Amino acid sequence: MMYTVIIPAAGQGKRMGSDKNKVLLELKHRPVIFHTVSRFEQDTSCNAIYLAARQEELTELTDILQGFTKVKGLVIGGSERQYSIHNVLKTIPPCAVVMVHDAARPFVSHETLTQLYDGALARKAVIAAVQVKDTIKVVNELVIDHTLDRTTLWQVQTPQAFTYDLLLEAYNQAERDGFLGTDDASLVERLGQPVSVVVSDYDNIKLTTPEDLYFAEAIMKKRGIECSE
Ligand SMILES: Nc1ccn([C@@H]2O[C@H](COP(=O)(O)OP(=O)(O)OP(=O)(O)O)[C@@H](O)[C@H]2O)c(=O)n1
Ligand SMILES: C[C@](O)(CO)[C@H](O)COP(=O)(O)O
Repeated sequence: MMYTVIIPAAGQGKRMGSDKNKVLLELKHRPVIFHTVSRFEQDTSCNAIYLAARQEELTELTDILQGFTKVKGLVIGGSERQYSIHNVLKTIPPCAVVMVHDAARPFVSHETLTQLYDGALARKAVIAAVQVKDTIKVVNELVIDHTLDRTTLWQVQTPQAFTYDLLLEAYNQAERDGFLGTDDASLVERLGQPVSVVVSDYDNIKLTTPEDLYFAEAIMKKRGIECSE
């Protein structure tokens, strides 16, 4: 048994403030999406990679990904992350486990992928997350309302891994209810299905705002990642 991964890449990267989709920006001479897809191409438990893409970037993405043997299809995304993923989910062949992973997270570790895959087979729904490091407060109009108990707070990442049937049911139900979530687990939670956490690492950042590119360069340097020009 192996898993399929859906990689949503159809965003605009507005918070990055760049003139192009952030997943097309280069890190060490390769686009971010190239680094992200490489993580799954190299994972022996992954057998198929599907992406959500913007119509106007289809040709560029196809060119970037031509050397990857596991990339099986690019599907046109929607106006929200959730719609992009649903578009792909509706088209892929049924399989045991589906992971969803943001194109904008190029540093997921092999260890996290293995734990997520094993976890999804055993418990149906597992996601990568790290414990919150900061003190988090609820603030109304710049006045603190209260302080949350940090020991129960986790910062959620992707990949998020589920059995295929469960994820499809969760996405279809969200569509019927007009529910829009900011991650995949939130759709599964609505079904009453327990979702477990795999302890990931702080390198698995999402490139969201410009300073994240500095962190990305530092992570690549630490890992000794070099690509030829
Ligand atoms: N309509 C959308 C919106 C987002 N994504 C993808 O979902 C992932 C996580 O989303 P986010 O970081 O919010 O990306 P953007 O939507 O591109 O960023 P922003 O919100 O700043 O515009 C990204 O890989 C992005 O390409 C997508 O496939 N389709
Ligand atoms: C799914 C996610 O990566 C979890 O952190 C995230 O929610 C995706 O997009 P967002 O718009 O930055 O919340």
